[in-house]
Order: sequence, then C-alpha cells, then structure tokens
Amino acid sequence: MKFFEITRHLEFDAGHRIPNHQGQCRHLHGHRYQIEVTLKGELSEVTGSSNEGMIMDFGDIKRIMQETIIEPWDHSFFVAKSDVVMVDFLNTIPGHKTTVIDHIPTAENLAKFAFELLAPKLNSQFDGKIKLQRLRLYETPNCWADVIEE
Ligand SMILES: Nc1nc2c(c(=O)[nH]1)N=C([C@H](O)[C@H](O)COP(=O)(O)OP(=O)(O)OP(=O)(O)O)CN2
Ligand SMILES: [Zn+2]
Repeated sequence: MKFFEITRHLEFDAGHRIPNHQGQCRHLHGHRYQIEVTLKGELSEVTGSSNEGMIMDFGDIKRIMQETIIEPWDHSFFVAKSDVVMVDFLNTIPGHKTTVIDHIPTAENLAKFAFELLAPKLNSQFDGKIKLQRLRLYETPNCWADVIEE
C-alpha cells in the first residue's frame, strides 16, 4: 500500500502583538502569514470519479481552508484573551475584526489553533481515509511553526 502526501498553500494578512516580548514584537504589527496543510492518504481509485488519482482535490482543500481560516482571520487582529488592555481597546472600535484566542498569538499557538479547527473537517472527508498530517504557519518568510500529527 502506497501513501501519499499533498500540500495546499494559502496566505492571509493579520496583525498581532506578543505582549511580554522583550524585543520589537510587543508592539502592534502585522504579517503576511502563509499557511500550508499537508494531507496524508491513499489515492482514490473510483474510476470516472472527479477525484480519481487524487488524495483530495486541491480545490476542495482550498475551500475548506478559506471557510475555516482565511475568511475569519484575513485582516483581523489576533489578541490573547489575557491581553486585557488590547481586548478592551479593540472592543472600542466599532465592528473591528478581532480574533481573540486562548493563548499568546505566537506562530506556534496560531498553528495549533488552525490545526484544531481544520483537522475535524479534513479528517472526516472520504470516510476518514485521509488525515491532516502537518500544518505549517509562516509568520514571516524566514520564521515558521509546524504542528505534526504523530
Ligand atoms: N518562537 C517564536 N519566536 C518569535 C515569534 C513567534 O511567534 N514564535 N514571533 C516573533 C515576532 O512576532 C515576529 O513575527 C518575528 O520577528 P522577527 O524575529 O523580527 O522575524 P523576521 O523574519 O522579520 O526577522 P529577520 O531577522 O528580518 O529575518 C518573534 N519571535
Ligand atoms: Zn509578529
């Protein structure tokens, strides 16, 4: 039995700060984040089906990533719920697109959060025959975090 891995890459823009950071990152700033999901599975062998020869259609992966991550997170500001000064400030801006998360919005924590949101949706495709194997979140072109399912 041969298993394959496929990866879909999308990008979004968002702001954040790391409140206790000793360097520049405690200030409000933004990134062009890049997110990559890697799925592991067998190839569909249903002759004549749209998915024949694929683990999953790249377009379907994109749709799920867009609904789950890109649309809610693009042009939002990530803030830890413990960062009360920022939460209170952002709440004063009418209609501001804020994403409150349980932890400090580091690349690692955002990657973990994205993994937890995407895994149930992706892993339920094709009767559970595919698995979200890795999620990589680039905070900058030079810095990224991986969450790996073992
Ligand atoms: N392990 C982590 N370290 C840092 C994180 C993080 O999420 N996880 N985040 C930051 C900052 O938010 C910032 O995004 C990174 O800034 P910097 O280190 O300056 O990254 P650059 O790619 O811009 O650095 P260059 O030196 O210009 O390549 C900090 N640390
Ligand atoms: Zn940053």
